[in-house]
Amino acid sequence: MMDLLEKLAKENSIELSKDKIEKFEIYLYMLLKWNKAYNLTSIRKKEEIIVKHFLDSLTLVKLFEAKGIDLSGKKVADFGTGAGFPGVPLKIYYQDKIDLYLIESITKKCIFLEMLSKELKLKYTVLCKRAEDIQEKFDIVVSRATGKTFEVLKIGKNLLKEGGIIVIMKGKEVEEELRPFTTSMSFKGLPERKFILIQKDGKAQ
Ligand SMILES: C[S@@+](CC[C@H](N)C(=O)[O-])C[C@H]1O[C@@H](n2cnc3c(N)ncnc32)[C@H](O)[C@@H]1O
Repeated sequence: MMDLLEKLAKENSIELSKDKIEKFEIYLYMLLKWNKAYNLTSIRKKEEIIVKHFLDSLTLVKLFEAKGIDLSGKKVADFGTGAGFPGVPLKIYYQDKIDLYLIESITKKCIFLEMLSKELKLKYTVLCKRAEDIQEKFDIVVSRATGKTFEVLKIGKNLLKEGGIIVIMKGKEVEEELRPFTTSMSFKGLPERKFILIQKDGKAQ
């Protein structure tokens, strides 16, 4: 089964050593073992976990490369990590290079993340509280499937150090989310211009 991850990673030019593949195998086993009891993820099939959780989380590695973002020694937080996505795959990939914090408010998920850390022999900090209640600041905040972009942005920005970066992983739905805030206008001699209008309280204008 881990051949699939190795193959897909390679096709996307993401190098995964034998040790990293072994850690992903342990992660898969842990998810399958504890999913029912801890209600971790609605994705239950092995293949889907590999593609939609592992590979999708690793896409951040390519983003950081493309944007020239060096994670060495950085404090990285995953806000609303759930069963550890995308934070734990990043830790498996970067290992000691990053100082990872997993932010999750549901206790059961936090217990799973602590157990997982021991099984993977990887050190990260689980902050089992709401992100809004965290005072600590980070260089990089990542988040996937945690809520509406503006909400995540509002909460996530407060977690950043001066000069920090927040990365929100989104699919096509981002256009849908922006639609109520968008006004399109046509101008002679220009392509269609879209304006995004947002009131201070986050409402559309
Ligand atoms: C839909 S799950 C996504 C989990 C994971 N990021 C993923 O992509 O599989 C969203 C998770 O974010 C957590 N969450 C949402 N808002 C949060 C907040 N303000 N602070 C901490 N955790 C939050 C929820 O408890 C839930 O586990």
